Amino acid sequence: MTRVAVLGAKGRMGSESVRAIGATDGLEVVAEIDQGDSLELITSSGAEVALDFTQPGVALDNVTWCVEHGVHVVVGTSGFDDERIAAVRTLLGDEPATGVLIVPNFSIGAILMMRFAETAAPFFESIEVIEMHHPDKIDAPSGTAVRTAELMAAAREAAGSTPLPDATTTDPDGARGARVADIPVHSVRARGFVASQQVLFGGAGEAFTIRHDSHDRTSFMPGVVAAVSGVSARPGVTVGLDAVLGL
Ligand SMILES: NC(=O)C1=CN([C@@H]2O[C@H](COP(=O)(O)OP(=O)(O)OC[C@H]3O[C@@H](n4cnc5c(N)ncnc54)[C@H](OP(=O)(O)O)[C@@H]3O)[C@@H](O)[C@H]2O)C=CC1
Ligand SMILES: O=C(O)C1=N[C@H](C(=O)O)C[C@H](O)C1
Repeated sequence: MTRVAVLGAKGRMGSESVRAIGATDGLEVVAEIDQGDSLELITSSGAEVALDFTQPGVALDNVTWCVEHGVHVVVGTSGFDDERIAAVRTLLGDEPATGVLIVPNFSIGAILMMRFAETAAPFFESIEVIEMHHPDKIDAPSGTAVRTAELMAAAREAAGSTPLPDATTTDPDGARGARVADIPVHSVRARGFVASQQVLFGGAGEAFTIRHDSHDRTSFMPGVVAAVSGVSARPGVTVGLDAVLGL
C-alpha cells in the first residue's frame, strides 16, 4: 500500500484526486493538507508520496520540504519553470534517493497533443497556440501551453527551422499574444471551459490544427494515479508523464 498526502486537498484538482486515489487498490490517502495546515502532517501520517495541487507561488516550498524529509513528490501545480526545476535538482544532489515528478498535464489526450505538436513543429512555417481555461484559473499562460511551446521550439531548433514569419510592427495591446520560446501563445479565460488547447500550424497553402479538450477533471485522474504509483521508482527530477506511461 502506498501512503499518499494530497496538498491542496480541498481544491478542484485536490478533491478529485483524493477521490480517485482513495478508489485505487494499492493507494491510500493518509493526509489531506490545505492552506494553514502544517506540512508536518505529511511525515506524521507516514506518507511516502506527496501530490501537490496548490498554487504556483508555494509549490517549490512544498517540494523543498518533501525532498528534505525524503518524501517523493508529484507536482501537478502549474508554473514549475526551469529555475524551480534547477533548484530542485541542486537540492537532490548527484545521487538522488527521492523522486520528483513534474507533470504539466495529466490527461492522456493532452500528453499526446504535446507529442504530436512537437513532431509537427519543424514541418510548418507558422505556429500559434491558443489555450482556453475556466475563469477561476489564476495563472496565464497555462503550464501546458508553456510546455507545448518549449517542446516545439526545441524540435525546431534541432531541425534548424527558420524563425516564425510575422510582419506585425505595432501591437500595443498584445493582440499577437505572449511569446513563449518565441511562439505566440493566446490565453482565453471563459466560463464553460475546463482546459482546452489548440495548436495551429500554417504552411504554404495549408493549415493544420491539433486540438485537445478536457471537459471534466476526471480526464486527469488516470494520469494522477499513474504518477503517484510510479514516482518512487524514479529518483531525481522527471518532467512530464511520458516516461511513466511508456510513451
Ligand atoms: N497538471 C495538471 O494536469 C493540472 C494542473 N492543474 C494545476 O493545479 C493547480 C491547482 O489547480 P486547482 O485545483 O484548479 O486550484 P484550486 O484553487 O481549486 O485549488 C488549490 C488548493 O490549494 C490550496 N492551497 C493554496 N495554498 C496552499 C498551501 N500553501 N498549502 C496547501 N494548500 C494550499 C487552496 O486553498 P485556498 O482555496 O484556501 O487558497 C486550494 O484548496 C493549478 O496550478 C493548476 O494550474 C490543474 C488541473 C490539471
Ligand atoms: O488550472 C487548470 O485548470 C489547469 N492547469 C494546468 C495548466 O496550467 O496547464 C493543466 C490543465 O490545463 C488544467
